[in-house]
Amino acid sequence: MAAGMEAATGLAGSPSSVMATGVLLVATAFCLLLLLTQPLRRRVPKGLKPPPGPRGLPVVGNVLELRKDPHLALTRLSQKYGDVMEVAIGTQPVLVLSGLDTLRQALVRQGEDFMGRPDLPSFRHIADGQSLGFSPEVGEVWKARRKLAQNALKTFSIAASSTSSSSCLLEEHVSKEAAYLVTKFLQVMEEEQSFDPYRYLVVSVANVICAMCFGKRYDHNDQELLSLVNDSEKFGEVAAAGNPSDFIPLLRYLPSRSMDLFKDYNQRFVRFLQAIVKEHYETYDKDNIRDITDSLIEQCLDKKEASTAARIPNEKIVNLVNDLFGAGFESVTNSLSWCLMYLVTYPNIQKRIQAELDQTIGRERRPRLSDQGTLPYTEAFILEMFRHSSFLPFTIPHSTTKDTVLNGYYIPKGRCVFVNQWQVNHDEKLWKDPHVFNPERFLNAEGTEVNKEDGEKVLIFGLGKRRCIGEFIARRQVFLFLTTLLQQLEFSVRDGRKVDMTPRYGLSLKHKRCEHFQVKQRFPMASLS
Ligand code: HEM
Repeated sequence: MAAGMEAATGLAGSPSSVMATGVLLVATAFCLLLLLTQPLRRRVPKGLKPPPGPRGLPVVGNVLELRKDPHLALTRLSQKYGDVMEVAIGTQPVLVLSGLDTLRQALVRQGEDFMGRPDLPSFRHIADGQSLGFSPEVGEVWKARRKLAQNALKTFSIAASSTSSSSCLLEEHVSKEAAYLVTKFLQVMEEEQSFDPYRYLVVSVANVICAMCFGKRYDHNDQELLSLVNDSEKFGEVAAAGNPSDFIPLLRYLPSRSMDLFKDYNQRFVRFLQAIVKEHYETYDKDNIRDITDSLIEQCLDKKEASTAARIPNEKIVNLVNDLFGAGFESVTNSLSWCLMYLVTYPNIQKRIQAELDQTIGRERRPRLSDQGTLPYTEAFILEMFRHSSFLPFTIPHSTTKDTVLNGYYIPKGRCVFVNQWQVNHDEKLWKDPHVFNPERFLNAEGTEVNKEDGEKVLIFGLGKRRCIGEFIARRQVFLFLTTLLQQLEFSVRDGRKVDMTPRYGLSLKHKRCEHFQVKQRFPMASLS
């Protein structure tokens, strides 16, 4: 017995056995860690397969491959793994969709399955977590709100203008702001000899959506508005698809300057809008609905008796206005800013647009919305700007609302989905020389018509149930701002310098601001009819 005891203690206590136990413990801990940090793959039903994708590292997944320009990295990976692929960001699996046919299948034909939004931590700071575009809510209440916002936008853009010769309110607001912008550019040109156009574009575009939403316009030096609209990069950096801190919990506990700025930006945005909505409540008159905010207040007061879905609680009005205002100024400004970058880079393209404007509209009257459809080269240029810049490389992330199957791959409910618009717009299967900027690709051989089918292949407003609700007014705004500016001004860069078109990644791809823009008046300014 004593000998047995000795043997037992000897076994447990010898240095080699302590070492073996240690190694075993470390190995077990490592295996456990590996297991815990591997993307959590659900069981795939028989007969189906999980989407393919690159193997990720423990803890971080594929983050290192995606840290710079994720749209390019995911386009490269999709060439290897296909249109339906899965990557891991941290331990979270993310489905990445590419290819126009696959996107049409997922977002249109299987639209209900792919219409969700993931509950990402950064999205909870947007519009107090109540955003139409970013919150994970997708039920009946959300649908009713989306419809309401869509109708309000349409009503306050196509309604007839009572005070001007414009065909509708949208035309009136854009024409007024664009004419002001022409004068402003000429004035700063005279004072400073060159300037950064973004700073002025953003206020003019914001004024259009302000006029529709709040019946109000701001001075180009209004500090409160300037501090909001000029800071939108703080929003785009954090809200971009693939922000690691949305997927790796540990990162949320580390100090982050960009996250602090993002939170502060969102709070300032809500405060700015709260004050405007409060003012509207105080001066509300049901017999004089002045703007979108009034019309939302009307819905909210009138529908007290209506079904829960159609009703919007008072406090949510501010959130709806937040979505319309935020989305309404940022992407349209970006479109126009990219237009100017292409125009100074390709002066011959600028000249050709101006020749078309001179021939079709002339110099006696201002461009109108009804000119859309009569200026094929100009329209081809706008399409090419959307395609080539692809400045919204991904849509806002989606998520699956139920277990589903796409192209034979099993995708469980709640899977975060990235929609790669950049890939579609640069897909060699769809476009000849996709990296070349060439508006003519959209025109027929005679150059007299835009090929509608090719135009529809450009993906910038998303598709299906989450398709942008502002597309109708955005396309019109870009057309009218651009034609009004180019009818009267010629843009160039000081001393023939080149602008830097290298995009910086974010929710929107932004080019570097350029302070060397110059303008020349094309003909003596008379007051245009
Ligand atoms: C050129 C300008 C614009 C572009 C390229 C653009 C593009 C987009 C894209 C890609 C989405 C996300 C689609 C998705 O997640 O699948 C979106 C959503 C949205 N856009 Fe736009 N947009 C533009 C202008 C506007 C304007 C002017 C407004 C309103 C005044 C607006 C309001 C919205 C709203 C509210 C959503 C969220 C929709 C939802 O989640 O259901 N956008 N937009």
